[in-house]
Amino acid sequence: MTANPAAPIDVAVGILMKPNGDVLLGQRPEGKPYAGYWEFPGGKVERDESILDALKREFVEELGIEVVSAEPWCGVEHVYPHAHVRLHFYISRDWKGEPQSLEGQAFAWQGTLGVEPLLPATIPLIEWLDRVRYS
Ligand SMILES: Nc1nc2c([nH]c(=O)n2[C@H]2C[C@H](O)[C@@H](COP(=O)(O)OP(=O)(O)OP(=O)(O)O)O2)c(=O)[nH]1
Repeated sequence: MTANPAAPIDVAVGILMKPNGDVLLGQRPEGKPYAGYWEFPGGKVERDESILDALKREFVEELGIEVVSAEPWCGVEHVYPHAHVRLHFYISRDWKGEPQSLEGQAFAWQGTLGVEPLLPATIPLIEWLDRVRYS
């Protein structure tokens, strides 16, 4: 077995949660690895940027939403053929604006998850999330 020499890439991921437990998912656009797969909105953290700042920037860029506050929830590390990612998941219940498809992506509010496929590293999160959102 050989070690993966690629340094992990930090990714900020946000779970917008409505009071009824619904969460927002987006579909990865054409041209990206895993196009058509569903994910929680977010993206790579840039150099000299905090994870929370990256999260806020991605939500403005992708969905036109201002995340007012968000709490760190959990971290997942995953090695894909295209990248080794370190995902930092945040939950936000406080944001301003309605999601707009600024990058042409589909998105959907989901209670019981009805969209698929999900990105492989995100699948285990769904079960963990159910414990949080319906508690
Ligand atoms: N946003 C998001 N990314 C996820 C999730 N699960 C998961 O494995 N990822 C992975 C897929 C990608 O390898 C990486 C996110 O990178 P990305 O390419 O979408 O980021 P970006 O929007 O900054 O992209 P770009 O500027 O390079 O086009 O994290 C998830 O639930 N949400």
